[in-house]
Amino acid sequence: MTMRLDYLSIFPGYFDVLDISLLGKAVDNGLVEVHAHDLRDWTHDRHRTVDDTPCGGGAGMVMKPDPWGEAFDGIIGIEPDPSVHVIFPTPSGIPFTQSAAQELSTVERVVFCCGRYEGIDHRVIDYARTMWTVHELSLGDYVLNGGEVAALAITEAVVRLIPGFMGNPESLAEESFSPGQERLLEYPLFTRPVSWRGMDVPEVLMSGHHGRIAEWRREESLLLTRDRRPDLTD
Ligand SMILES: Nc1cc(-c2ccc3ccn(Cc4ccccn4)c3c2)[nH]n1
Repeated sequence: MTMRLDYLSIFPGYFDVLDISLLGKAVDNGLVEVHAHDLRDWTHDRHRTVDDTPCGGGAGMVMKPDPWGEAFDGIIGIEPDPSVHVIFPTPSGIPFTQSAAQELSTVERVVFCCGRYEGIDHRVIDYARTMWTVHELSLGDYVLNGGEVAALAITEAVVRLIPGFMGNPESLAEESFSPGQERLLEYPLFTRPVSWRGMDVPEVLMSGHHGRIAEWRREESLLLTRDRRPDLTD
């Protein structure tokens, strides 16, 4: 199946990068279809206005609902369709996780709504919820200037899980946060040369003793996880 990805933003140029590298390959081999749209194409005033002051006062500007609604009508349609997944990156969203990426990788159509300013008029999200399957997602506890970078990160996490996308799917299965893997951080990796600037690859990894190697890797993952992500060891 081909996944169709749409991006609505006042900076559609952010998504030119999707034509490069692995994602570009996914586009070339028909796994994904990418369409970036300029929200200002759905404005009608001379200044192509997309923002206004917040009702109730407060700092900054809020994105007007009208352009979003007209863009939805033009890009997605005016009939409800729960098979369309609409993603609003937002600092107040639910944390985006590998399991969410896994679920989204089976969806046929995803529309990213990339806000700017202080955010989007909430009625846009409320309207979208009456029409499509909506996800308000946060990348983490830090604030970006808009949703575009978050949309790119979510895209990469999702597209790489589409069957047929990655050359060696077995490498996916081994990754941390993959289903079935207990949530441990990745052990340290090494490759040739065996000695580099006075530092040697741990001998066990050169022993050819697969049992000992697996044991060393597990121990390293446990130590690293306990040290850096005690929250994963619950
Ligand atoms: N994990 C995340 C997601 C975001 C994000 C997503 C979309 C928008 C649209 C606008 N802003 C800026 C902004 C600034 C101040 C308060 C609210 N929002 C966004 C930030 N930041 N960090």
